[in-house]
Parts: sequence; C-alpha cells; structure tokens
Amino acid sequence: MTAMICRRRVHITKATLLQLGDKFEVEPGNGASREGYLADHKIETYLIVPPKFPTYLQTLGMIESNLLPDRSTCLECKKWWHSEDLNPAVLWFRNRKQESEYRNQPDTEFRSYVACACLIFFAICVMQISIIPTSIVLYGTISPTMVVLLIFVYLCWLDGCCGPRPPSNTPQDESISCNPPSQIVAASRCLRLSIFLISVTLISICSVITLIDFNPQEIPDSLEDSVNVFVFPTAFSNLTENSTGFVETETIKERSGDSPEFMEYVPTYLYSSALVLAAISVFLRMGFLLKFCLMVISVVAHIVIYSYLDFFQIYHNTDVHDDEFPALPFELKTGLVLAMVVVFFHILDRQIEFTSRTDYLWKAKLKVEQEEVETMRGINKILLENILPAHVAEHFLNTRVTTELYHERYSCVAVMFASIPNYKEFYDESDVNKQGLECLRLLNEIICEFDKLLLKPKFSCIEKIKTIGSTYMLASGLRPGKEGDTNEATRKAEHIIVALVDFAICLMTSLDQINRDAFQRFKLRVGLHHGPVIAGVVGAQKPQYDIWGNTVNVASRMDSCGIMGRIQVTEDTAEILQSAGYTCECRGPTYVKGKGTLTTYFVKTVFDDK
Ligand SMILES: Nc1ncnc2c1ncn2[C@@H]1O[C@H](COP(=O)(O)OP(=O)(O)OP(=O)(O)O)[C@@H](O)[C@H]1O
Repeated sequence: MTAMICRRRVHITKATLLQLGDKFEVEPGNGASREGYLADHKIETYLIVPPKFPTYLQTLGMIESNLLPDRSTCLECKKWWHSEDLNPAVLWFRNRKQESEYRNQPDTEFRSYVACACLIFFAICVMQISIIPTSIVLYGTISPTMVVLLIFVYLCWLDGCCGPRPPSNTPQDESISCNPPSQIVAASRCLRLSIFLISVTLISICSVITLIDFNPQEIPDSLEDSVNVFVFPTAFSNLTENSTGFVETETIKERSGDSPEFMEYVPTYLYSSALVLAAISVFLRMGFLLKFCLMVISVVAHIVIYSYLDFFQIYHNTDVHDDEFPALPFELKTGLVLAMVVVFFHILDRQIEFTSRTDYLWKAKLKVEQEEVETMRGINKILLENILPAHVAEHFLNTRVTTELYHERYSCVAVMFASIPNYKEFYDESDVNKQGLECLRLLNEIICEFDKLLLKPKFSCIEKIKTIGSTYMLASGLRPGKEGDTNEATRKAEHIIVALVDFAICLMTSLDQINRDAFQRFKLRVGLHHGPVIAGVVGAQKPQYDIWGNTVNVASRMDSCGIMGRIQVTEDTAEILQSAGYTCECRGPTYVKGKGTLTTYFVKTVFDDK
C-alpha cells in the first residue's frame, strides 16, 4: 500500500476503511489496476479525500457572509397573536415612534387604489343606468361624482410637473422645486385620507341616491291601481296581505304580467351596496379599522334607507326571488348578507394590514442588521488592512472561500531593508532593563515612529512588509494592474525608487530625533535594490503578505554588507537615482554573499557626515 501511495493522499484497504468508520471522506483507490498483488488478492482500495481547511482570511470572509441575517428565518411567517411588536387587537405597533413612521410612510400604490375605486363606481353607474329608469337625479349625481373621481385619478397618476417652474440653478434645486402631484399625494397622509373619504362617501351616496327619485309614474300601470306604494315615503298600506303577512303575489303577477319591472331594481341596489364595500376595501393601505367603520356606516345607512322604502318590502313579500326564509324580515336578511360581505372584506383587510406591517417591521430590522453588518465589515477591513496591503485585504473580503494560493507577479518593485545594527549592543536582559523589556519598549517606539511616516501621502506607494528583529523591510510599487509600456515602466521605476530613498532619509531623520530624546546613538544601515518579485499571502493562521525573489535577496544583502548611516544600492538602482538627480558615490567592487562581487553605490544624504 505504501508503494502505491498517491501524492499527498492516503491509500487504504477496505479493511482499514471499515475500522475507520465514516470519519473520513473516501473515493475509490483502484489499487488493483496498478498493483498485481492487490488484483490477485482482490483487495479493494480507497483514497482518503484530504479535508479542506479554510485559511484564516477565508474564514474571515465566511464569518462576514454569515453575519448577514438569514432571510429564511427573517421572513418566517409569524402569527399576529404571537407578535411581540404588534398589538394583536388593532395591529398597531407597540412602539409609538414606529407606528407614526409606518403611518407617515409614502404610499406609492395609492394611485392604483383610486383607479380601482373609480372602476367600481363606473360598474355601479353602468348597472344603474341600464336597469333603473334614468332620471335627472341619477345623472345629476353620478356625473359630478365621476368628474371628482377622475380628477383624483388624474392627480394621483400625474408624474410630470404642473404649473410654471421657479428658476433653479442646480439639479438638486430642480427636484425640490418640482414635485409631481402623484408624489405629493403618495407622500401626504392627510391628502390620501381626504381622497379616500371623499371617494367612498360619494360612491356610497351615489349608489342609493336614485331612490329619492321614485314616483308613481315609474310604477308599472298594472300595479298602480292596487299598490299605492311608490309615493316616497308613503307606506305600502293599501296592499292586501294574507294571514302570513305576504302580499297576494298572484294579484301582482296577474296585473303586471310576469315579474314586474321594479322587481329588478331591488337586486341592483343590493349589488351596488356590496360594490360600495368593495370600493372601500380596495384602499389597501388605509387602516383596516377605519375601513371597517366606514363599511358598517355604509351598510347601516343603506339598510335604513331600504327599510323605509315600501317597494323593497313588496319585493320581499313576493315569491319571485325564491326566498327560502320568508319569515325573516327583509332588513335582517339584507343586513345579514351585507354583514357577511363586510366580514369577508374585513378579514381580508386585516390580513393585508398584518402582512404590510410585518413587512415594514422586517424591513426595519433588516436595515438595522445591515448597518451592523456594514460596521462589522468596516472593522474587519481596518483589521485586515493592518496586516495586509489594502488591495489584498479587498481581495480576501470580496472573494468566497478558495483554497488557491494568493499571489502577484511584479516586473519592477523596489525593496529596502533598513536595520539598526547597534540595537544588538543596546539590547540587554539585565534587571535595570526589566529583562530586556525597556529595550523592547524603545524598539517599539522606533518602529511606531517609522510606521507613522508611512501615512504621509507621498509614501502611499510604499508597503511595509515586516520587521525582522530591528530590521524594517519595505517595498514600493506593489500595486496590481498597470505595468504599462517601456516609458511607463522607466517612470514607475524612478518613482518607486525615489520614494524609497526619500523614505529612508525620513527614517534617518526620525531616528536622529529619537536618539536625541532617548540619549542613544542608533544608526540606520539601509540596503536598496529593484527588480522583479513575487508577492503572496502565506499561512493559514496569522497569514503574512510577503515578497520573494532575487531582488529581495540582493536588497537584503545591500543592507547586510552596508555601512551604518549610509544607503547602499546596486548599480542598476544607482543609475536610476542619478538620472532622477540624486548623487550616488561608487563604493567599488563589493563582495556580496551568494552573489559574488558587485559594484555598489552609496546614496549621498545629509547624514553621511554625521
Ligand atoms: N521575504 C524575505 N523576508 C526577509 N528576508 C528575506 C526575504 N527573502 C530573502 N531574505 C533575506 O535575504 C537574504 C539573502 O537570501 P539568500 O537566499 O540569497 O541567502 P541565504 O543563504 O538563504 O541566507 P543566509 O545566508 O543569510 O542565511 C537572506 O538573509 C534572507 O533572510
């Protein structure tokens, strides 16, 4: 089995797999196809699938994505009687501020409700005009109502500006000065409420207004002799009733032929009453309690009007409509039917309001959670940017789990090692120094001062790689993307090298100041070189962004074989610095470990003579 081991995989027999149970994920090893012994003995083999451990950075991304609220649980259907946020009876938010915010939020769908109400009114009009004898009252009421409703519909749907625009200078002014009526209506709770109340009141009145207009001339001639009923509001006193209180319908039928024409008017009014309830209900975002009250008022008003009109009684007392409960009074039966319609719409309204309110609640909660996630994301980003360059941090925050090694290739990066060789002499683990703690404190101060310099905008192209003991390692030009043409590359090389040399001079100035404050004589020895490097992030725990390649090795050697207080560079780097106006003093052939003898240069600085 050992001979058969596949690269980085554990090859096991079936017997071993049975011992292991289901602790590991395996896949067929097909050992018999490669090894005769296994084939001869018919030994089944398996390969253990290596577990994939997400790295620290990938875990960070996972944590962040998990911070987002689980939408499935968020949208889980809760029952209104269990809701902690809503009053179960009236469905108002327990939090007053939330309630007022909910009520005052704009209703962009209001225009549709007005249009629906207008359509329902249109249906009532068509029904009444085609069935009920037309009169001046009918046209005199439905025409202005229709006009009013159409004006409402027009205003609610008008998206453009109306009227002359006041002069405005900026686009922002323009949006402020010109609010289309539809937006004004959608945004104003008072306007919406007024339009709703006016619309449903007019529709409700129009559906029964024609009843005041009945006169004897409209009664079929055949009934006029015996039924003295249609002189509103005269009671239907002259009707002959039998012992059960029912009109001898035979008499009516005999005199009027088949069912008299006015019999068709009654269902028309009842349907109109039901349609009024529908018109109230279509305003979905109006409070369900207000709608319920309006529906009850409308039904009661209509039934009271119907009960005062004798021709409804005649309709009821005849058997032309196949009444199954003739003993029940007309008002009660009509009331029950309309009450059922009211209950139906009320249940629907209540459910719609509950859904709308919970929807609002979830959106508000989601917003808070999203803000928290944003804050966490910001903190994560700051933390990550402290250990990785900004673009690498961005990469790990934005990409999903991947086991791929993160790496970048650059053709021109300037690398610098700046060490304090005499720090070793200063470091002492004596009691005076609290076993080296005081020395470490000073080193920390020095490194912190160096780090502060990196915040300067002119050094934004410089990336601190790490500190190795008292050596500060930096690189400039580690920005993915544009490598550009030759001219661009030369300019970039000059820019990144000059930035590092300037930074080295700043480090020396800063160390000089620390020396004065701490009465020390630390000196910086700097080595610099430029060329191609590979950058990448290594490690699952405490990941580190680092750079590798000959350029890094040479830069390190420039430091290690350099002189305290001087910046040593290679010939190539010196050429670029000289073309940029820096003075470089040739050190001559210098032995560099692992690289042989190289001609190196010292960059002239004000610290050379100190
Ligand atoms: N990414 C890096 N971070 C820190 N130091 C580096 C890095 N890459 C190279 N170096 C340093 O550059 C120097 C030159 O490396 P090179 O591989 O040429 O020599 P070496 O023989 O491996 O190292 P040494 O002789 O110093 O032990 C080494 O001292 C090494 O520590």
